[in-house]
Amino acid sequence: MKHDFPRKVSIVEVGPRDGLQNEAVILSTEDKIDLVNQLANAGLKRIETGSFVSPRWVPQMADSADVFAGIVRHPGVVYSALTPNLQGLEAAINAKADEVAVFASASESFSRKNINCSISESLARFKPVLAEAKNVGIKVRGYVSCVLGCPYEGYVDPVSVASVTAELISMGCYEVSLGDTTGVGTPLATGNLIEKVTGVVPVNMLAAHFHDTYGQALTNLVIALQHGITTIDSSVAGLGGCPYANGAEGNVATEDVVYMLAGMGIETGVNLEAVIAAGKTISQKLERQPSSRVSREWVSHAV
Ligand SMILES: CC(C)(COP(=O)([O-])OP(=O)([O-])OC[C@H]1O[C@@H](n2cnc3c(N)ncnc32)[C@H](O)[C@@H]1OP(=O)([O-])[O-])[C@@H](O)C(=O)NCCC(=O)NCCSC(=O)C[C@@](C)(O)CC(=O)[O-]
Repeated sequence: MKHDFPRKVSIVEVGPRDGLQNEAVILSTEDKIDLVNQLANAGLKRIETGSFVSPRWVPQMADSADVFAGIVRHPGVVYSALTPNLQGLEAAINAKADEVAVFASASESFSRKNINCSISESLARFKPVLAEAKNVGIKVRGYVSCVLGCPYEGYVDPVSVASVTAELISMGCYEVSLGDTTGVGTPLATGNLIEKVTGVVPVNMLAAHFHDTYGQALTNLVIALQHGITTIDSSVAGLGGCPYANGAEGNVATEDVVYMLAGMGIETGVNLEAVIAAGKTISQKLERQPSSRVSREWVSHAV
């Protein structure tokens, strides 16, 4: 394990996709566009803008093409989308997504609940997606869900996570994001997981995607940073959850990650006050408080 921290971290903002996909109230397309624009204005350089999945499975993402069509594209910002199959990739290409992501699981039960097929079927389904994406020059990210536990199976063997991760990289994903889908991970388990995965995949091809259900996400991120991971997924206002994982609360909040990293002297290029403002706007539309503690305290200091 490395003990020194990186000087820079790249944040992948997943709020407009992972953050919103589980919301029962369907937000207007304009509100989603406004959110993406505010996040880009806050300095976020990688924004997961939508998802080209079945609208029957995830109704909130049904207007992703319109969201892509309506955003103001900032130079240097990568606007990405989830694509579970070729149909999704085609839609993402039409929407001019800069990057796409395929998503697998380390747990068989979650794979079936989430994308209606086994892990090996999902990997076989991703092969033509990767081939076509390469053909048209679009980079593909991979996700592995349930890396520290599964809502249906409980314990997940880190060896399975390492194996699915290695498979995604060998198929052509340039990066794999390790998803603690239900936020059950704790620091030692996180360290052990990353050690297993980095036994088969270079650490600079990994990202940490931690949900904060049990309040462990920031601590686990410090462990990930110590192990050399420099790409962190987070969601503005701590929005989030997976419709096919009961108990998957919000992702770690972007505001909290930016605050923590700034305090550690690690550069992100993100303006904390601007991201807090974006979080407050979207939370107001969803009629709730941001789950970000930094955002809540920032408000009380300002009053
Ligand atoms: C994968 C499928 C499509 C399989 O679903 P299926 O029912 O097995 O698929 P199918 O091929 O039999 O098609 C059924 C219908 O879906 C349509 N369809 C098929 N593909 C598409 C598409 N791309 N876009 C739009 N429509 C599509 C297709 O056209 C057809 O329509 P019909 O003829 O019945 O009207 C479905 O299970 C699905 O969409 N699942 C998505 C689930 C999802 O989005 N989950 C959340 C994201 S994963 C996550 O959040 C975890 C992550 C990434 O954040 C990391 C972490 O935290 O762990």
